[in-house]
Amino acid sequence: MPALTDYELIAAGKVRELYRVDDELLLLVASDRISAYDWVLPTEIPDKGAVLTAMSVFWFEALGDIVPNHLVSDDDGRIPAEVRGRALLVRSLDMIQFECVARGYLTGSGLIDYRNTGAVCGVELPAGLVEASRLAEPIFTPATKAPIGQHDENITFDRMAAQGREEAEELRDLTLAVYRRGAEIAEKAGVILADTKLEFGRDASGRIVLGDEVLTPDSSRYWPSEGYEAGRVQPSYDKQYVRDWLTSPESGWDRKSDTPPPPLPAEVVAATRSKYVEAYERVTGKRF
Ligand SMILES: N#Cc1c(N)ncnc1-c1cnn(CCN2CCOCC2)c1
Repeated sequence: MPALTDYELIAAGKVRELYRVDDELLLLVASDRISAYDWVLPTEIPDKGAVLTAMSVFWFEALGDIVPNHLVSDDDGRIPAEVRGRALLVRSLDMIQFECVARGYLTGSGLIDYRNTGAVCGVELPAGLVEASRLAEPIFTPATKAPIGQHDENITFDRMAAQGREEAEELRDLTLAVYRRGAEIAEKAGVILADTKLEFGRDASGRIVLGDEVLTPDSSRYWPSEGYEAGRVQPSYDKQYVRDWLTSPESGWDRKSDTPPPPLPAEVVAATRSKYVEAYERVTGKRF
């Protein structure tokens, strides 16, 4: 059984790492780290990496008729014991350097763009929309990837198409199809999938393949359907306990300061772990 140190680290995000296994295979590792307010918190959430990995595995399978994916195995001798359960053996792709985002609701950077221009990524929207408004139709809102710690830059479809219209159209169609399927399955589970960010690459035969993680609470906004109401910031399905505690007087933290957030209390950690497990069990219908 190999150790993680046998593999070369080739990319690292706030909460995940990517290692090279051989010429064709990579190892995508999800940590138990959690980020909030653009900070990686000093306290881990036990099993977060495993739950989000299991969610990606579920969605790759549930989306198999829509788009091929890079997953090779979640249970293979080349996955080191120390990350077993929170790591995926994946095929190495030639990644397409765009963040492919689909939005069914208006929030985050989309809402900011809308308030400034009446559009998101050049997609004109009707007047009068507010925080968390449901859009009549989901929209494709691509972005260019930003370095860690910076926000991706929303771009128009035409700007993306300047690098190849056919490819941009295929990425748009795939992204919207994945979002619609995800939103449909999540809705049956009493969960709103507000938006999601996908990454695609090309395999050795030139086929467009879904990479990265898919439809996880880290790459998507999940809201409880119960209590949904446009006009206010919706509670995050998985991170609301963390956000509420960090912004409460109890934490002693000032979000506007440049100081790192404090460690989380055990009860916030436990409640947050439960929300990740609950999201997985409701959406997949499987026990974690
Ligand atoms: N997935 C995938 C993948 C692949 N299958 N083949 C080649 N490259 C990549 C790749 C390289 N970087 N990223 C961005 C997402 N990373 C995730 C880990 O953490 C760092 C960010 C994806």
